[in-house]
Amino acid sequence: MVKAVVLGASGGIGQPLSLLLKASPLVDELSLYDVVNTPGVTADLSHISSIAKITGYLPADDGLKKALTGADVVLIPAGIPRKPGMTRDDLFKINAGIVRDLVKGIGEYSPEAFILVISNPVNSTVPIAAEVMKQAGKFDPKRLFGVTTLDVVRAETFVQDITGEKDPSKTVIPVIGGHSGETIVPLFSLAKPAVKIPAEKLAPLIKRVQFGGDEVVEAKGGAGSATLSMAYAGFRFAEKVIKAAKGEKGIVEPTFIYLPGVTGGDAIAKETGVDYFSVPVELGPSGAEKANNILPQVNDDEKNLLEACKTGLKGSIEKGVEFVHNPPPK
Ligand SMILES: NC(=O)C1=CN([C@@H]2O[C@H](COP(=O)(O)OP(=O)(O)OC[C@H]3O[C@@H](n4cnc5c(N)ncnc54)[C@H](O)[C@@H]3O)[C@@H](O)[C@H]2O)C=CC1
Ligand SMILES: O=C([O-])CC(=O)C(=O)O
Repeated sequence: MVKAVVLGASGGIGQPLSLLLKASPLVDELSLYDVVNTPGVTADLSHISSIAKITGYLPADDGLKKALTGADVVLIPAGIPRKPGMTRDDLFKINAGIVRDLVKGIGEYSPEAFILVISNPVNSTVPIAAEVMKQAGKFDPKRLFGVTTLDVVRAETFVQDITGEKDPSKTVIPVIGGHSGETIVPLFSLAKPAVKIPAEKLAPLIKRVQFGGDEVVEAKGGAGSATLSMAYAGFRFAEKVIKAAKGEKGIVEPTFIYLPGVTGGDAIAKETGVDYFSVPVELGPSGAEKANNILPQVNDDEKNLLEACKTGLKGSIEKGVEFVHNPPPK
């Protein structure tokens, strides 16, 4: 039996993500939680003839507790999205508190669930989630994931213009680092199968993956950021976590984790100088079972990208940790 929960289920990501989870044969029970509109979204999805039993809650009457109780996987797309001209860090002011409070609920009502953080800025919201779980005495680093799958999906998609490969998802490209601008480091030199990218096309391709989010924010012109592609990516990652939990072997996916708590992570933390980083992670029944250190395989150009990444990540991680221990006055 798998119970999945979406916190922020009525939003631009939350609705299509809930649709994909409702339609998935991997999910037996689905609970939706949001501060608005969950009754409508739940009623709508409940007419779909799939196996998942669906319930929906608002904050009143212990809604968060009811949604989370018995959860195996909790996805968090709650929080505000960007508008043109904003950085992901501009969302911190509002989203940091939202993520903190929701994760407090997880610590209380479903401490053993896998936690998949989508809310931005991911580079800070994942450290916030970790610190909150630590304070609750329930932190299991193997069960906390920052969802960076959209960067992987974009890398697969954008490289297709060059490879001409019919099915873009067949080219595996590790994307490591964080989830914001220059902290996103796609490693095209490690693509499998190998891809040949003409020198003049490589830099624009890397930039496009790093700033793919901006492309959608600009195109939506004030109506938010990526929602449908994010729902696809969030579902794809959740599916892998669930399949691995059920015992499927050989599942490896990049995700933003707390390195010192995951086998193999210490060496990466030492090399990068940061405790949180996205690397390809071997998933298993207990979650993140092994962090694969692919840093020794990167080429010199990619090493330069990694330097910019580390600098950017450091401050965002510290900001998240600091927020939990010294919250700003209300
Ligand atoms: N990790 C990633 O790759 C990506 C992350 N995002 C991020 O995901 C977040 C959500 O984006 P959208 O769905 O487009 O935003 P949205 O505004 O459409 O939806 C957010 C939902 O969260 C709900 N919400 C707000 N406070 C809440 C609380 N305390 N408890 C429960 N629900 C609450 C809102 O009512 C709303 O329904 C943003 O922070 C965005 O930046 C977006 C795209 C990609
Ligand atoms: O760009 C944004 O604000 C949303 C996001 O994280 C993405 O699309 O990668």
